Amino acid sequence: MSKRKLNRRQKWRIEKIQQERAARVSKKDQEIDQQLNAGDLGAEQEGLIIAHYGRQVDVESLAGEQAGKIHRCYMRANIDTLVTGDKVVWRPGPDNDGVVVARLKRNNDLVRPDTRGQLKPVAANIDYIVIVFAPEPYAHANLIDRYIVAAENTGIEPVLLLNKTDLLNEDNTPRLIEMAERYQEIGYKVLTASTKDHDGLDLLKSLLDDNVSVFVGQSGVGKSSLVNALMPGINIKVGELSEQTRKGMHTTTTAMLFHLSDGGDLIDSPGIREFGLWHMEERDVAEGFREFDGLLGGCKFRDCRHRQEPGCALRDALEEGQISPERMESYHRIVESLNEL
Ligand SMILES: Nc1nc2c(ncn2[C@@H]2O[C@H](COP(=O)(O)OP(=O)(O)OP(=O)(O)O)[C@@H](O)[C@H]2O)c(=O)[nH]1
Ligand SMILES: [Zn+2]
Repeated sequence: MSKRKLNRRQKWRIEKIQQERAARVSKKDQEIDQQLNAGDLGAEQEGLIIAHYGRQVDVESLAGEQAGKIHRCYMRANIDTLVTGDKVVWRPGPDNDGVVVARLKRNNDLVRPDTRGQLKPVAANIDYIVIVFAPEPYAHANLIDRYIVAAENTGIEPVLLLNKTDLLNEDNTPRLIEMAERYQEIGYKVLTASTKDHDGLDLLKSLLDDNVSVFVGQSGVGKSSLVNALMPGINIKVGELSEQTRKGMHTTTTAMLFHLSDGGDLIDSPGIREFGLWHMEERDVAEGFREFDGLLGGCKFRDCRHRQEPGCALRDALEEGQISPERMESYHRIVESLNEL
């Protein structure tokens, strides 16, 4: 058969398709290529997002000669939002720059509402949400339960950390020990620490080692002090983050991933520290109480509020001692607070 000859119409169609393709290479990608001198880009490799700045991200090389080096990278236009903790495929550029070409699958993410109330991820691939509480400021069990519920809803394991153990005394100890034991009975790990007299830091370090964690908890429980103790030299100013947050200046400050001196990573930002204190749905609250597992749906009435209703599976469990009165009370208080928001 003779060589296929394109008629004018076919030629025109092919040209049109090519033009469309070219147009699809977005303006943004062209800009990136110009900026990076695309010919100089290195081979694709895996990296870790350690910070996010508007249109750019800091990517740390995970393997090869470059392992541990940080490149300020652009993102290809077709990439979904990237957050700190994301694993990506990227190509290094010549000047500690580069371009992210794909995002790898996330194990989980931590979300918070944006200004329009829509939930947006702020960090990804986290192993532990460490809920910090202390003798001072006063540790409200209800607030701790709220953090736990929020953590349970992300699928990330919450761990409780009683900090400032140097402040334990005859008055506050019995209550805090009782609280700690209650959480242990439900199945949560409870650690203790003091940055003042270096209590418990080794156990904490071994938990954090090889994992990615975040610290949450009310202002003043000692999160910055813990970060400083775990990363000598980093010097997050104690009390500084909250002060900036109060002024409303830095609430959107990027989440940063830090490598701890003795292993493991920590992701920290003012936004992450406020984790769990925003609106949630009533059903999410019930599902956030681990000891309710297997009981929800067992009530006589489908719309049971678990108060005075007959045949309530949760109230039966409460009477049999499977659910503690404090946690039941906490559940109701959190549900009531939802209507106040
Ligand atoms: N006694 C005692 N005080 C501590 C300890 N750790 C921190 N503090 C003090 O508690 C106060 C609050 O500590 P921060 O580390 O700023 O608390 P934070 O949780 O980071 O607070 P935000 O930045 O507001 O979230 C400071 O005055 C610290 O010196 C501790 O182990 N023992
Ligand atoms: Zn019920």
